Amino acid sequence: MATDSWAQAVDEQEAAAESIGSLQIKDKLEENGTASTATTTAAAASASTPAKMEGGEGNKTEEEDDKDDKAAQSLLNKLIRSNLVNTTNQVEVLQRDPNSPLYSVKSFEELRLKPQLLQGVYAMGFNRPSKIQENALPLMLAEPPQNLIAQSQSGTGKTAAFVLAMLSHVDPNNKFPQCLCVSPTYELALQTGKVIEQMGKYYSEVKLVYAIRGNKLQRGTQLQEQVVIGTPGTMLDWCLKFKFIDPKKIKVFVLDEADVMIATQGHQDQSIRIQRMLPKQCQMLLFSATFEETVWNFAQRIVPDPNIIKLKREEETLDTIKQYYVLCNSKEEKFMALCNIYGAITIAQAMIFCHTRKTAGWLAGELSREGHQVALLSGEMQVEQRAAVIDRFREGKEKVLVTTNVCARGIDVEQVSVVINFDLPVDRDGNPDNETYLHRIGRTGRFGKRGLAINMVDSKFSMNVLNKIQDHFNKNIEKLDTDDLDEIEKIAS
Ligand SMILES: Nc1ncnc2c1ncn2[C@@H]1O[C@H](COP(=O)(O)OP(=O)(O)OP(=O)(O)O)[C@@H](O)[C@H]1O
Repeated sequence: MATDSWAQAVDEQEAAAESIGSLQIKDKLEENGTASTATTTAAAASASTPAKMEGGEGNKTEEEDDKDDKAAQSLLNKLIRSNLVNTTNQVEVLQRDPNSPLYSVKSFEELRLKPQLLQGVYAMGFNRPSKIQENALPLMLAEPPQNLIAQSQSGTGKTAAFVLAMLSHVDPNNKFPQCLCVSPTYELALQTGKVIEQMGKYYSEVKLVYAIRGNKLQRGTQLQEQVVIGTPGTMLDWCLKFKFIDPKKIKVFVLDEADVMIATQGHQDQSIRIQRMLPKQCQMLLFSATFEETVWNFAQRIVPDPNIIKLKREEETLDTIKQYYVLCNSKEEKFMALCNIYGAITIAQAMIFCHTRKTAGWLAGELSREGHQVALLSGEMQVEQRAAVIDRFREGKEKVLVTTNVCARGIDVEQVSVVINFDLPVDRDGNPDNETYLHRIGRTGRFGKRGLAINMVDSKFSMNVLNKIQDHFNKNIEKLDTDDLDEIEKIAS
């Protein structure tokens, strides 16, 4: 067992997943008839995903849920996403050597990939590199290897890019680990492992092993797999304590989801300790969806002399969104107002945000009693259940999605026509949460269409929050009288 405090967090998290992990590994062993590793060949069927990361349940408080949030959201986004995120923003490349020519590719052929890998790429349905891949892939595949720090929002093709780089650098004739990939959680490691398996489907000489808590190896094992994916605790143990991996032979080190990684106390120390064991010439690659200062500081410690690629997030704007507020005195009145709005205008799909799970649950119940097809996204749900709810909503099976902020912050749900803040977004100190407001409202009115946002105000306090939001965005939010049907009809025109 690892001894540091950070490792405890991973231990706890992985211990929860252990029973499922062992089962899964056992299945795999029975399937493959192999010795004691959860190895998969690139051609093997991919591992099933355990449903163990929870937004919170039992005696967990909502604030505690928030801590698991980043990893859960990242996983959720991966589960619900089947395509690249559309972005028109430009890529910014800062080269270590500004005099060397800047390469970018518009096709996978230009990269001169091994035929087995090209076949894997096309089998995954990729026709051409994504924006970030255009620039990152030539850099990552260059000789001599170059270090890279890359930032772009979730869903822009980072995982596929570094998986391709790892598989390209592996020498299948060498039966020992050559690429290490560190992910913040057990579940995220499994997701990335799946991508490695898919992309390496036609490259069966390359083998993958999961360095995750549930995978117990015999002492003295020398790994033969070329690619190792895992969480930092187990990865460090396998390198340092058990010596299953010889870190001196590693050619590529990938640190995925750096922003999620540093959210867990101590994860970064562990990653740095792994990195220190690697040879100087090892290629260091670090990926992150965001680049706040803490991530940046961490990235610079892990990746010496980096090239840097950034893809800015699409700016969210309130310009095409009509915003209103409704004055009420209680949650029951807010519900009545909501019914009036539904009675007056046709709403294709709406997302309704509540402050607590309790309110969300109550509102979902009331709305379905009124005959609405309602989906509820709640903190008690496991991530896989949440993904299923979002999938159904996106398919239009339900027309209303009621949710709390904890569940929906950062989630890429496709366009909805109306967003309703049943409760206004505030942070833990009760101050207006402008960023969340923008993100919620940004769900509507995308791609140039006009969207509608309605805020429910039920106290002096929430009126004050609304005023501050108006001031912040310098945008007037008009009052709407929901007892006047004509007036409501007008807002939809
Ligand atoms: N070149 C491509 N063409 C088409 N689809 C792609 C391409 N690259 C990746 N994808 C698909 O787009 C989705 C997002 O890609 P990927 O998971 O690599 O993004 P990401 O930036 O790593 O996201 P996250 O930060 O959430 O992990 C996946 O479903 C992936 O299969």
